[in-house]
Amino acid sequence: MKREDIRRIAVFTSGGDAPGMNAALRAVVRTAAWNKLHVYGIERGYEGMIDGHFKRMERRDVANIIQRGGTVLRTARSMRFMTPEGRAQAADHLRAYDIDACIAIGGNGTFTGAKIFSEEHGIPFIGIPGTIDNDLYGTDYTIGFDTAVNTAIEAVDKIRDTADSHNRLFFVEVMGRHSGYIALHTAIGSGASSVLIPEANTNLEDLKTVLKKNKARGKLFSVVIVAEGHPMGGAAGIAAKIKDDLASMEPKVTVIGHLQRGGAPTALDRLLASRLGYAAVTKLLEGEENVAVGIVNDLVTLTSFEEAIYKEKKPQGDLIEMASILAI
Ligand SMILES: Nc1ncnc2c1ncn2[C@@H]1O[C@H](COP(=O)(O)OP(=O)(O)OP(=O)(O)O)[C@@H](O)[C@H]1O
Ligand SMILES: O=P(O)(O)OC[C@H]1O[C@](O)(CO)[C@@H](O)[C@@H]1O
Ligand SMILES: [Mg+2]
Repeated sequence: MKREDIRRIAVFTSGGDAPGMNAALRAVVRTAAWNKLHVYGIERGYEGMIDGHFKRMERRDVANIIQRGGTVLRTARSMRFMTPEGRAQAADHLRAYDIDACIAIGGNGTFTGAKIFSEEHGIPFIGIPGTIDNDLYGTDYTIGFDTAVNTAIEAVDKIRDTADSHNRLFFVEVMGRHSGYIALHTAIGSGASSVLIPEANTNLEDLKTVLKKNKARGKLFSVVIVAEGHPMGGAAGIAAKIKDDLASMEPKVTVIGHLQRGGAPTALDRLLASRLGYAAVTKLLEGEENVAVGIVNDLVTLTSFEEAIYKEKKPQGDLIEMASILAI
């Protein structure tokens, strides 16, 4: 049965922006409008909630944004929301606007804030996983991950040209705060020689041996993908540790950086964002609260914030093995 007590909802984007956040916002606003809900967009995530930056959003306000990267609501990392005083100020604004429930589009930090806030202030939340990192349990992929991987692969394709021309070794660092997902998928999709991620043990002696063997076998250049969260210090840290032994390969370091966060969302991200935005409103009206929506095996799923944030989501072990076999 449809919940009749929810009439006004607020929606915001938070944490790092991710391509597809706009598509998710569009889906939330339009699904809500279709269900005759009033929607308020909050600018700059929890910062805007604390400062009362709310604006009414109607169906035409989300026209022509499905294809745009970034987030039209803008985003922030809010230190003030980490304090009970900041959260109390945010709650006052939500009450002043008569908000019955919130939809948060963001990553694990955003969901942590939502969980703590709803426990303290009793305002229900639904989370939509929007982060390039793909580090949330309860969904096969998060919004923005596919676009980020496509961008990283395009960059590595270009690095390959120059690496090939000069017979060089490149260490390419990709994003993923504590997660190796972007690195692993980029490595497989770009045909890299090796991939180093925090979820798998790294033995630098083994890496050196592989790279030397590859060279002896006629592989004239190599690209190693490194996750930024690698405990040995990212691409620069790893290159520094082994460069003397591999000096003849003229090792170079490239950090792709924030390029991976921008750009038009891929078709997969637009579809994922549309499905999750629609599901968030629909599930809220069915009585769900304090859960994240996700898609697992092509079906919409619900996961408690607790599990979405803390349950470990690790890249499949066989993908790590496969990446190294395909690189011989
Ligand atoms: N423990 C916490 N208590 C209250 N608020 C929190 C907490 N952790 C995170 N937040 C809020 O959520 C915001 C977003 O979190 P964070 O910066 O970790 O990004 P995220 O949502 O994980 O996205 P991404 O990893 O893609 O950048 C933080 O800036 C903060 O305002
Ligand atoms: O935008 P900032 O604050 O530089 O944060 C970068 C971090 O955000 C992420 O891009 C996720 O949004 C991580 O992969 C990265 O570690
Ligand atoms: Mg995060």
